[in-house]
Amino acid sequence: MTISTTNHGPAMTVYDFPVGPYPTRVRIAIAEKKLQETVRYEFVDLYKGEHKQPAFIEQKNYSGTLPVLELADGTLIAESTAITQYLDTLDGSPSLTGTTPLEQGIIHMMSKRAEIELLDAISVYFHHATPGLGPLVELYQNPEWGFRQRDKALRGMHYFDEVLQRQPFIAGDKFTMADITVIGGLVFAAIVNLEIPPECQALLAWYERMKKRESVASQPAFAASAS
Ligand SMILES: N[C@@H](CCC(=O)N[C@@H](CS(=O)(=O)O)C(=O)NCC(=O)O)C(=O)O
Repeated sequence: MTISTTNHGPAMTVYDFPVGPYPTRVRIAIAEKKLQETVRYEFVDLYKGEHKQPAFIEQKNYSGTLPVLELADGTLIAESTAITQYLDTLDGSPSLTGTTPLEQGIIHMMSKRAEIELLDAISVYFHHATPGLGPLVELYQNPEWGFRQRDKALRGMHYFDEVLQRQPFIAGDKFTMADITVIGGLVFAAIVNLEIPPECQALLAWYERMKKRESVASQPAFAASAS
């Protein structure tokens, strides 16, 4: 990985791990907003711990996570929700984060709930109760905490199944950032072989619909699972 100090070509750089759940969230948002031409991806090898090297922590993201968006002027935006929100405001359509105060509130709530109850929970399970990114990166593990978070994620899947029994998308009647966050959670579920419970028929049907979207199907995380 080279930490670029100036940007050449596309205006923005995304520090990326192509099949990663959180990077996939931003990749889907970029595709939905048709911003692919304005972005270049810089690979950061998580399994080598490149994201935990002092250079990356100091120069790119204090939290040592991916993705990170770097603008042409060197401004850095980390956190998938913040990156999505920034990209969404670059131009109005399609809106991923809402065009009215009510939409914005509901979408943010449901996206954050998807992080808390599903995506972040599976991430904790991955890092604490599986080999995760390996001993180079996983310097502290608490398997009991990991297994508790796995069980929380399964409850989260049932919750989102109930939501989708009464509405077509996670935050209501259209595709938004909240759907993308749940997709990220289910990408992580596949990575850790955590099966969506068969009784979650609405969630399973919704996911099949999501996987048909070009912005989703075109992502490496799905090409990989398709193989
Ligand atoms: N809150 C952050 C979390 C980002 C995150 O955990 N990203 C993963 C990348 S991936 O697992 O989705 O590919 C990471 O950097 N993990 C590295 C680590 O936790 O050591 C966000 O929303 O962007």
